[in-house]
Amino acid sequence: MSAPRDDPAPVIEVTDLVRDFHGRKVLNGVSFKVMRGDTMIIMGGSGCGKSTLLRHIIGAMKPTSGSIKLFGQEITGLKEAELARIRRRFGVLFQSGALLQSMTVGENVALPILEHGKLDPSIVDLMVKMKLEMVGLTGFEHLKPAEISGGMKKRVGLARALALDPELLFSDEPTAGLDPIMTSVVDILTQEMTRKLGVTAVVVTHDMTSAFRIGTKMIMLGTGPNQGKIIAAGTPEEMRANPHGEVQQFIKGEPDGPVPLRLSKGDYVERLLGHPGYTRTSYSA
Ligand SMILES: Nc1ncnc2c1ncn2[C@@H]1O[C@H](COP(=O)(O)OP(=O)(O)OP(=O)(O)O)[C@@H](O)[C@H]1O
Repeated sequence: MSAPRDDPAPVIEVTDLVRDFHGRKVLNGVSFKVMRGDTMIIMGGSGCGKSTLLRHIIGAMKPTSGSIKLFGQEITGLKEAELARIRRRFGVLFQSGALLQSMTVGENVALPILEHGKLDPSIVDLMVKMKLEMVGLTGFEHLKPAEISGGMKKRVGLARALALDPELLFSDEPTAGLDPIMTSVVDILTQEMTRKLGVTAVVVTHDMTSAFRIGTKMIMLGTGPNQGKIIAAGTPEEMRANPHGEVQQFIKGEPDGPVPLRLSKGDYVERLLGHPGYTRTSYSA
């Protein structure tokens, strides 16, 4: 049985998470909690480690060290079958919507329902119709992904992520590539999940309009010398008031600031040749 809504235990608890790729710490001591009903925004510049963090939390990657608890259970050492049990409690919306092109919209949404167990086809059909209705796509079940727009694909991805009524929703750049109106539609759908159904959401986004519209809590990962560290955390109001230069530059979308527009020649040469993971590659035709 799931915990009551006012349960003060965090839904997600990440402690001292470190992930090293070839001697480079992409995540370096990340700690934060997400409480039930919150929409946690993960933001930060390109390559700062947002998607890597998300992949660790959903159990798709193993950390170098540190702890990740979902619903109070440590997931870092779990076997695939045990992870699968926890995965049933959350939905994931990937960047591209990640729909299977050979299947219809309806078949894509039905996929997690069919994987979950044996149900009467009429129940599956009803569940698919309900999820498509939730995202405003009633009647589109017979079309293929290639026949619908980018915004519609995202909404189908959302319907699929919500197919099993998850307690927790992870979205990686759910509004990337969408126009402002379609962005609002996806944002409103996410808000409906959290506010009306009490779903907890974790959203990776670059889109500050969207982040401040739906976020109840935020964390920002740093770049350069702050790579892999949380440089700011708090409510949207606290983030707006945060004096950290990188935070302000990011929120305001300024082209230059603590994160330089162009590297100096020295930095450039060092990045090109002096990176600890640098190895010469020989290319041939
Ligand atoms: N499997 C991997 N092996 C080696 N390096 C990786 C791997 N996955 C990610 N990285 C590196 O980790 C860093 C962070 O990547 P990540 O995709 O998490 O960034 P991001 O913040 O999501 O970027 P963006 O906003 O551009 O999508 C990058 O430098 C990337 O090259």
